[in-house]
Amino acid sequence: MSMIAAFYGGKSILITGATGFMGKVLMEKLFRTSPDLKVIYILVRPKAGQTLQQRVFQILNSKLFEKVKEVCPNVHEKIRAIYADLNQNDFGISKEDMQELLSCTNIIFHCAATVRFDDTLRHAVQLNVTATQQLLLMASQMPKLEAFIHISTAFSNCNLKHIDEVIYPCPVEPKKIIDSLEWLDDAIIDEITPKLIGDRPNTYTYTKALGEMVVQQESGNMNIAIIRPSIVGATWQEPFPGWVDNLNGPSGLIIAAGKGFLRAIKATPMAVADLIPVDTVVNLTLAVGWYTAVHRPKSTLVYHCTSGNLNPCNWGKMGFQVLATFEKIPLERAFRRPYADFTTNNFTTQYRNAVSHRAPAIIYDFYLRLTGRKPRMTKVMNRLLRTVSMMEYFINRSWEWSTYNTEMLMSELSPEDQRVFNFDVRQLNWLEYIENYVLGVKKYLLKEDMAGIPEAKQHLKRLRNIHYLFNTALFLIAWRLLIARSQMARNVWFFIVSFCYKFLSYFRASSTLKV
Ligand SMILES: CCCCCCCCCCCCCCCCCCCCCCCCCCCCCC(=O)SCCNC(=O)CCNC(=O)[C@H](O)C(C)(C)COP(=O)(O)OP(=O)(O)OC[C@H]1O[C@@H](n2cnc3c(N)ncnc32)[C@H](O)[C@@H]1OP(=O)(O)O
Ligand SMILES: NC(=O)C1=CN([C@@H]2O[C@H](COP(=O)(O)OP(=O)(O)OC[C@H]3O[C@@H](n4cnc5c(N)ncnc54)[C@H](OP(=O)(O)O)[C@@H]3O)[C@@H](O)[C@H]2O)C=CC1
Repeated sequence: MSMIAAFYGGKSILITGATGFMGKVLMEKLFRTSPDLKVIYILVRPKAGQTLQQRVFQILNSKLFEKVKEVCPNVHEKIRAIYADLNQNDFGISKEDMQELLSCTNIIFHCAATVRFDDTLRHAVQLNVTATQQLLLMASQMPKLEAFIHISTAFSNCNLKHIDEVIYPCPVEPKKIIDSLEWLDDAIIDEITPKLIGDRPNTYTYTKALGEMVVQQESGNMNIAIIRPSIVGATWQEPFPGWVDNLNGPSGLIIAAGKGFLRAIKATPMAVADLIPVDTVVNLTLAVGWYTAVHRPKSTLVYHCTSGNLNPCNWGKMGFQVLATFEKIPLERAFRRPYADFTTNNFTTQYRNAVSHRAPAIIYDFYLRLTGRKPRMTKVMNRLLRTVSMMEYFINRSWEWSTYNTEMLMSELSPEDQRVFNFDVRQLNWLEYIENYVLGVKKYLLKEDMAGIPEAKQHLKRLRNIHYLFNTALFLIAWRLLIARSQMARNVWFFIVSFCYKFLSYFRASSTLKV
């Protein structure tokens, strides 16, 4: 019997960010392994015209939850969506709901965050720092609370090369930042943002680091732990391989590559690609929840959920495997044939962007205009290149994360728990994982039917023929223009033509003789 699964039985669990990528997988695993848990409270806001109930209904009726419905048929009754907007004071939670949360919650998993790289400092601080502070304040008033698990990121200290499982201080105190953002206007905040974030690449990594400091400062006598996952990817094994439902991290770029939009990238092929499957992160999170509540470590422990030091793989190998999978299982209606060119040089990157990305987009838009349609490809391409430029920081460096706490926890688990809550990335086969990831992107994210693969392959053949035709036409036009202007080019051209003619005549004469 799994001790971790038994621990969550009968518990009231509060999850923030439950509608997000990680939150959904966390809920799924909890319901599947501990169907006798009492209730999961989720803090949700209405979104995209959907009420809270509609959002919950959509999640529970998705493919991800198919197994849960078999194990826990009354899952609808065990999930309680509470209106909350983490941008508001007290999260906008009603008095009655707040009372229930304060008096009943046993475990908190704080997953909500803004993960955008381009967020304003004000918004990123509000969600990743102030909301964390408020949640800790709420937690400190919960008499039945056993553990508070905060999800951070392995990149919160990406300005360092070697990162230990400790909370590093930031030069400016989070409280000072929170206070000053209250009275500074947006223009001034934008001006001071680069100075504040310093050698970090964006507001996301900076505010996640501030969030960790807040956790340390406000922990009081609560049992708190911090989990730092690296780049979270599709599921490895559970509930089935390859599940993914958003474009964050590599997923968006995998699509862009498969559709033939992205054919070159400024990436260091030998740099470690520290990807970690979302189910591995969730298994570690649940094990940490159990350990923190039961063993009550004296200080706030940080757990790195990374793959680089135990089972490293590099971007070159991953990119190659992505392309190899697209050979077998292509995406539908690709713009161009998938192709990968890694460059590490700025000039080559600019050149490849112009030739491989912008020029085809402009030509396609011209074709759309000619056929009376609205041009759109240049806009799509510009957005994609902007996204890629924001990822460049992470795909051109390698980091070392120590994993002493994570390994210590693994050794504390019973063999059964090590199996049910497996977070040992040494067992992961990257090539198999990437293939399933690409397949998952096609099936669950793009919702493409596998029956369409022969047609997608046909389409790629047509694209290859168009490519050859286009290149031949381009060559002939360029050559014709050159011939018109240069005697030397004309001489070379006549030499080649007469050579070919003589060769063909000789070939025809000799084959006639044989007959
Ligand atoms: C697994 C193997 C990888 C191999 C890659 C395959 C390529 C193979 C061959 C290609 C050739 C070149 C080889 C390349 C090989 C290396 C490439 C590796 C790529 C891996 C990069 C991973 C780096 C991640 C680093 C993460 C570190 C920190 C981890 C964390 O802690 S947090 C999670 C990470 N957070 C994010 O990823 C958020 C990023 N997103 C944003 O910040 C924003 O969305 C934005 C990108 C700034 C865009 O903002 P906008 O305001 O413009 O608009 P919006 O968000 O509404 O979206 C606009 C349109 O863009 C689409 N879109 C959104 N995100 C992405 C995305 N990540 N990739 C592509 N497209 C994206 C969105 O859908 C919108 O589309 P529209 O509706 O059509 O307009
Ligand atoms: N994905 C990754 O690669 C990595 C993620 N992490 C961390 O893991 C955690 C989860 O990330 P992930 O699941 O990928 O992120 P998602 O963007 O998928 O989910 C974010 C969640 O936060 C919620 N949220 C955002 N703003 C608010 C708000 N104002 N009020 C209420 N809820 C809000 C979202 O709700 P809604 O659905 O309403 O928008 C959503 O449920 C984050 O803390 C992130 O920093 C760490 C490392 C890597």
